[in-house]
Amino acid sequence: MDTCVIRTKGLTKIYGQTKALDDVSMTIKPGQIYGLIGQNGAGKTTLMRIISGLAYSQDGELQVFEGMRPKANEEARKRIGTLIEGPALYPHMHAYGNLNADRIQKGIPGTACIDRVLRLVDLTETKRKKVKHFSLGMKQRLGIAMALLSEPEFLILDEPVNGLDPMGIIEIRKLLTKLNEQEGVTILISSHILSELDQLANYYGILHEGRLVQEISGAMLQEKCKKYLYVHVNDVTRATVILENHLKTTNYEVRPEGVIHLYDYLNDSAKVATELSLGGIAVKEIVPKGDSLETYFAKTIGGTSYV
Ligand SMILES: Nc1ncnc2c1ncn2[C@@H]1O[C@H](COP(=O)(O)OP(=O)(O)OP(=O)(O)O)[C@@H](O)[C@H]1O
Repeated sequence: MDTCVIRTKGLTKIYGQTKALDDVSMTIKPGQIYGLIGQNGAGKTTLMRIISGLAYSQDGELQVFEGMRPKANEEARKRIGTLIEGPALYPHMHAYGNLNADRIQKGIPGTACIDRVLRLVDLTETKRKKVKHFSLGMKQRLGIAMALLSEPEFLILDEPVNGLDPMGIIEIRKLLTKLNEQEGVTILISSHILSELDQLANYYGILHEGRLVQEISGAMLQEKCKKYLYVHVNDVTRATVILENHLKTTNYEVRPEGVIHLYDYLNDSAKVATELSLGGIAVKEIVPKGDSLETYFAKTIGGTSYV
């Protein structure tokens, strides 16, 4: 079993005057769905192209599975499927024909793989429909099917939900979750909108101007973006008794200096304030707090922070 799928150390890529990647050190572990988040031009595609062997860095190291030397990485890349910068599709051909053309180009023997991937991405019913009549979401699923032809253990997807409507995003989310949970595929997926990868990725890397400014687990991110009522009182001990006995909640945390974070009653702070006041507690402040994913992202790229 490989201990890591991808490990980079100090990856740097310069195009003319532009540092597309600046000293990027990241690790992707088996089983992860790693969400790579960054604004346009942050370096996401460049990083994915380097990992896939479509571009080379000027500096730094890249380890693909257990490979370390460039030759070993080349061999290891046979275990990777990629969808970078949208699928190249023949619009006048069916899904089946497109997959067959891609299979031949990749040198994959036999056509059994085509039905397998059509089933996986749920396009079996439409395999005889011309691609020019496909929705954007169907085209993206076909692109993912192409990346799956070689039965990869690791899938690299560059902005696969870009431009999709909410239903299309949900379909891709379901598909990728299924591939990850049932087929054991590790996934690297990029987006410029953090919330698009919410409920999908279990690990995140935030790229900004070529630098990996933060790596954070999904659980930690959820924790940081958890909404709560910020309750500042004169007597925390008595206030918690009221929360438990009158408001029937233990879903709170006591913080220093008279502050309680209450995770219930988010839309009913008046009720909390009233009950506390009736119990003789002086409520100095009671206000909903907690970042949205997008606010968190904006704060993170505004100032560098490592978790
Ligand atoms: N082939 C290239 N030649 C010159 N500059 C490039 C090239 N590829 C990327 N760049 C520059 O490198 C930087 C990073 O680009 P990259 O495409 O990796 O970002 P990205 O995060 O994928 O952005 P987007 O979301 O817009 O695709 C940008 O400033 C881009 O203009």
